[in-house]
Amino acid sequence: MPLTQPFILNKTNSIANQFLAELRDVTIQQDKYRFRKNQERLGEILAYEISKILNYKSADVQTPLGTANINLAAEQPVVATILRAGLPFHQGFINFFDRADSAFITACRKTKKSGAFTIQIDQISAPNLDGKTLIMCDTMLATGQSTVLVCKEIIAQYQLKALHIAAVIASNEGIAHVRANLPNAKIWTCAVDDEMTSKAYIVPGLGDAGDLAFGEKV
Ligand SMILES: O=P(O)(O)OC[C@H]1O[C@H](OP(=O)(O)OP(=O)(O)O)[C@H](O)[C@@H]1O
Ligand SMILES: O=c1cc[nH]c(=O)[nH]1
Repeated sequence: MPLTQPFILNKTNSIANQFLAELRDVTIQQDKYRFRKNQERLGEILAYEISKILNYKSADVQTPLGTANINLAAEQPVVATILRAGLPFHQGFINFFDRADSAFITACRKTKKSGAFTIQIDQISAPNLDGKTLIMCDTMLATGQSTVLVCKEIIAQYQLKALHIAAVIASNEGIAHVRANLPNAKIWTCAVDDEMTSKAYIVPGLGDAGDLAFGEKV
């Protein structure tokens, strides 16, 4: 598969801009339900966009009055996410890919005194991914280290058919890291931000996605 440009949702104006604005808004994001719901909505929208490039096959559907011919997806992707921040975004994907299996990965940043961090993968709970199209969705693609490490681990275990990486907000650095390390992956995001803090948080970003969705981690 050739290296393609990322799909960036907010390059085109749509109602999705409203969901993204609310996610970023420091006041509105205090409403945890709305914060999760807006991620879910954006997951649904990106799922719809990704669905356009899957393979389809013709099928007949019997209505009460006749037969309708319609193209239906010839395969179901597997939708994966990294716990815990990615859960609401993942929910949006499986709302639309409602026949798809899911995979869940437990991974976290292990920060040293110097501020440098490594990613620790604790568990990958996945169905057999051989021959599957995998959508790895996670709210933030910051350094890209979590996504790349997790995907490399999965690729070492399974022969994927295709790999899609989806994020609500991606940094330029994260996109570059994915493109350098997973050249066959297609990237889908709602927005791209230029900067990061010294602790590798995206600026302007939205803050700590996991804490805002589920409460502060101790
Ligand atoms: O691109 P990276 O630099 O690897 O960072 C991205 C990771 O950060 C977020 O999780 P977070 O650290 O907020 O953890 P949480 O899910 O435990 O809250 C996000 O969901 C990614 O997994
Ligand atoms: O900006 C960021 C980066 C990593 N994790 C977050 O929750 N936010």
